Amino acid sequence: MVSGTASTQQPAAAAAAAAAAPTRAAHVTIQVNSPNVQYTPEHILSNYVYRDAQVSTNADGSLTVVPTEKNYQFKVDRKLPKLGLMLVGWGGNNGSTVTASILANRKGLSWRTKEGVQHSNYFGSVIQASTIKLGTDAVTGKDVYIPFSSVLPMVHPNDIVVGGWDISSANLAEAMERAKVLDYDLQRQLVDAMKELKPLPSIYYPDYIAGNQKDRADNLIAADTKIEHLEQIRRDIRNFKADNGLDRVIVLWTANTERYSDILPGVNDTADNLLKSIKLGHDEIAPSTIFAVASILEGSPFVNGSPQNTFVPGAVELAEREKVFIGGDDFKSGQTKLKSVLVDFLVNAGIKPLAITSYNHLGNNDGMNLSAPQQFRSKEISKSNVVDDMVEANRILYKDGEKPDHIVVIKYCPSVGDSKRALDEYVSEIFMGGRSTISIYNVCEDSLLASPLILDLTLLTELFTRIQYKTDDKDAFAPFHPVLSVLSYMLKAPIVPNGTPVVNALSKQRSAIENILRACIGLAPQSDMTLEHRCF
Ligand SMILES: NC(=O)c1ccc[n+]([C@@H]2O[C@H](COP(=O)([O-])OP(=O)(O)OC[C@H]3O[C@@H](n4cnc5c(N)ncnc54)[C@H](O)[C@@H]3O)[C@@H](O)[C@H]2O)c1
Ligand SMILES: O=P([O-])([O-])O[C@@H]1[C@@H](O)[C@H](O)[C@@H](O)[C@H](O)[C@@H]1O
Repeated sequence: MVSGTASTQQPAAAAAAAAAAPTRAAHVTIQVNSPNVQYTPEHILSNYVYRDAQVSTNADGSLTVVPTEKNYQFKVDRKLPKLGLMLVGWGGNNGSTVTASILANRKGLSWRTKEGVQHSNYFGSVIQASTIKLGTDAVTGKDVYIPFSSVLPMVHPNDIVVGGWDISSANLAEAMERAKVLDYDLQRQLVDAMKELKPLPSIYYPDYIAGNQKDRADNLIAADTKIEHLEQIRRDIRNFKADNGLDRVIVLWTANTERYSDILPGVNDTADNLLKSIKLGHDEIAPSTIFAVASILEGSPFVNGSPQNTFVPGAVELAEREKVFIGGDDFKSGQTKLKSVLVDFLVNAGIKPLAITSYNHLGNNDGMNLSAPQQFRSKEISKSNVVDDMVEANRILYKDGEKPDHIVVIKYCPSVGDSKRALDEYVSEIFMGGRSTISIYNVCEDSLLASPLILDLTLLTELFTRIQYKTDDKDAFAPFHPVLSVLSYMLKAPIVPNGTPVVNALSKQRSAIENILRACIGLAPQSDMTLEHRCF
């Protein structure tokens, strides 16, 4: 164990026991037999033709379309790193639940509930519990599906070493109990391992989160200035990496939702101004931005699972300058995830949503923090913008600037705990002036929705640190843009490289991940044309 922030790395004896009963999704080894794909001991190399179409508008309003082709080479490093994940807000409902799930899966734990015996799994993780179509069977012609995690070499969540920070001193067993998410018979089996895990002291700027969080803040870095906070967090990251023998550390914010930061010229509008403002201790620098800057300066990717604007322009510029991945914002876990499917279906079916009313109540600490106006406002923004791309793509249904009414309500109701109750109503205009009303009632432990997303965000970010591309106009291979928009499937308000489009439609977001991974092994995008079943 590592003192201070004990990680989930196990003592030898427990490791031996765990190895006896590992639980891992079935892994399939695939080898693409193509002149466009080369396997070396170190890399997978592929040549890929990226096909698109360029559209020009003519004077008479007609459109001319020219198919385009661009040659890409992809290079994937096959060597898996020893991966560490440092969670900010480690003692929260999400942090304690995702940590417990890794320990439970690693040990192959089962537990009893009134429904019978439950077994550890990673359901809800696209990478660990979903499949992709690889092709059709050479003999039977049937579709062949493989685990998403088998397309490219990927770290297994069981192998992630978890640590992190919290303003609360509760150890992870106390945090797990406080969260009231996991069944008692499972918690009982994890207490001994979890109680050894203690969050590192963190930073607490009362102005940024709800006043009702004050009593939690008993585990703070013993320093007063923001520059000292930054340097301590940087040391924490270095120490965690060294003490656990890690090759890579990813930092992920799953702490409370903060209020938005004002974007102030000369303060946080450029990387140099942001670094200077931290040195000067400027008030308008959020804890999440301090963590983001510390991660970037340590070369550790930083992912924001909450809705606040952690990535002020100066933080984005710093990530671009340091070529370190950043991703965010706000896990897309339940009500909003469903919205990004339902609106996509309705609009693409030529049905016009007129009003979307999203109400939910929940009783966990997140809900209590969100009961404060400024913190709710951060969440309202991230939950409200999720339909914009789908609406703007259909000018038959919506005139320029026209949008459906969209109401977001969140209420705090302590007695329901982590079990969020979401009620949604979609009123749409249909054929010949008709109306359709879809009402949905959705109940689920919010943390059981978010925890697998934390794993997917971590595993995909790590994978993309091992992927480089080269085009004909480049002399050398290069990494993807530091603003890692490919993470958007897991996020309500995806950050994207400046000037590029935001895509919220869930089907498009998943296709983007799947087809980029397919391109890395020289396979064409999944088109679903299935001409082999139509033209014969
Ligand atoms: N389904 C979901 O659970 C879901 C979905 C989307 C977004 N989120 C967001 O994820 C975040 C975490 O959700 P949760 O349910 O785990 O909340 P939580 O309140 O249970 O956990 C947050 C933790 O962060 C800690 N914390 C607060 N400020 C901190 C700081 N500056 N440094 C370190 N720790 C700090 C708190 O002590 C707490 O333990 C919230 O912002 C929430 O809005 C959650
Ligand atoms: O389910 P979803 O809309 O994706 O997201 C959730 C909200 O519905 C909930 O109100 C909030 O407390 C959670 O933090 C999360 O943001």
